[in-house]
Amino acid sequence: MSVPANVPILTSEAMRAAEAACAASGVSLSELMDRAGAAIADIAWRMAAGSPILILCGPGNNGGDGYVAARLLAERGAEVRVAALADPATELARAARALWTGAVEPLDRDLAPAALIVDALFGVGLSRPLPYELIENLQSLAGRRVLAVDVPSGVASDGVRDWSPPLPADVTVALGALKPAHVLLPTAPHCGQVLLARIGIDAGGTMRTLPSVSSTKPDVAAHKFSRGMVLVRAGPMPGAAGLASAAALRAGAGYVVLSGSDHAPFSAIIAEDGAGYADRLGDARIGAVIVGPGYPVSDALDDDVMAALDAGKPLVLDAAAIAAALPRLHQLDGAVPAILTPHEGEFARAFPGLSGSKIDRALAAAAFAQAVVVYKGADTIIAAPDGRVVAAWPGSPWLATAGTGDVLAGACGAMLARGGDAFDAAVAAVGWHIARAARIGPGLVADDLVADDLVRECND
Ligand SMILES: NC(=O)C1=CN([C@@H]2O[C@H](COP(=O)(O)OP(=O)(O)OC[C@H]3O[C@@H](n4cnc5c(N)ncnc54)[C@H](O)[C@@H]3O)[C@@H](O)[C@H]2O)[C@@H](O)CC1
Ligand SMILES: [K+]
Repeated sequence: MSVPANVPILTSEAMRAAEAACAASGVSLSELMDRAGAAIADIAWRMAAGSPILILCGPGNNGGDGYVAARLLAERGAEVRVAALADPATELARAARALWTGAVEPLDRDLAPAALIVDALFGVGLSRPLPYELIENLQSLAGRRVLAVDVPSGVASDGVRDWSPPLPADVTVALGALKPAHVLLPTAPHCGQVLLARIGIDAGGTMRTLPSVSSTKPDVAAHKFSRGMVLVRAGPMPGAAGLASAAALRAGAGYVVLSGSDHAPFSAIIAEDGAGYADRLGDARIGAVIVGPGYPVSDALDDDVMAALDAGKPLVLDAAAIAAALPRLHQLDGAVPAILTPHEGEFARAFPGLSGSKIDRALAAAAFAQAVVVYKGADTIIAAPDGRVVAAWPGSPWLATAGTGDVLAGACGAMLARGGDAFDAAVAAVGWHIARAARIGPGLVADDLVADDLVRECND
């Protein structure tokens, strides 16, 4: 399972707008369909490697792409058959169907499979769940390699519904841009390896996949304070704040103070008792404050969060600190740069009653808080109040273990303390976190993410 790095993601509505803009600029929809069909034919040719191909065509333009691909594959000498669910219902699909000179078989329970199935039944136009009979007929084709056109049929491309496709794809060719369903659970695993065929659409937009991680070297004239100073506030479980402080150092902070704990994981971390917290909040060199790791709901947490908000420092708020800060953050209306890092349960508690896809909900939360929201999970979404979104699918499953969220909070603190944009900082931290987890793999515990042998390996 994979998606390309740093490519656009569009909802069906945005996709139709991009398609219309393309038409207005002189590229016809039929030209777009030809390009889509050519891209699919190319990948199908390589996947089939000489074995027979069966293309399943639906009534809309997704089916139209399938007819174009069938014609091009036949012209190249591939052994290709077409089965249709219904007659073409759009002008474009009718035109594409008319140019296919081979037979069209009915898509019923007697349909013979082929080594490669190309699924061109439904794309972004699917408006309701697939009929039961079709699901049954498709399931009888399972077990072959499947190439999905745009999205696996049955999936709601905007990620708002959790409909599963009867034919999960090994490869999905996204047309023009990725769709939310490619990067959100539960549909993303059904898309297999997602490839992007750009087909000439200007997908611009504000939503993208996670960019590749690039490690930035400190400036030649850097000193410990210029690289960013981070203050981590410990609660009753100081191990979590210790992990966050170690992660802040490993992620590039020049100086880390752990307030309220004497459990500093490294000698380079300055551990102080809690009494100095107010003074530290007044220290002009502090570039980011982290509150929340290992700090459950309590009056003390409320006090520490309010003190940090009043100090006006850029903030990373994790776990219970998110709900504690929310009313005040909302009032501050973006005056204090902040990154919130809720997992599913924390998100539901802090932002009840939101609807739509995980992207929609992350955006609504970011707009309410006027803060960057890192809505964690295997399909982490990073959303900014101005509408920018980065989707971090597929992450790393090895991160599903205690303490890794504390490490992410620490990395966010380090990136934020550099002084740049909070959204860019959150994106860099999520990328850093996933890249390190990928290097460790099986057996990962959160401490490994900040261990020095990993650093040596990363520097090799
Ligand atoms: N957006 C673009 O720029 C391009 C889109 N193209 C293709 O066009 C697709 C979208 O085409 P359409 O908008 O025609 O939509 P689809 O081809 O996804 O399907 C729409 C058709 O399916 C019917 N339908 C919807 N749900 C159904 C259900 N559950 N059971 C039975 N019938 C159902 C609708 O009534 C309609 O006839 C994209 O996914 C892509 O494959 C390409 O041709 C190239 C360019
Ligand atoms: K499809």
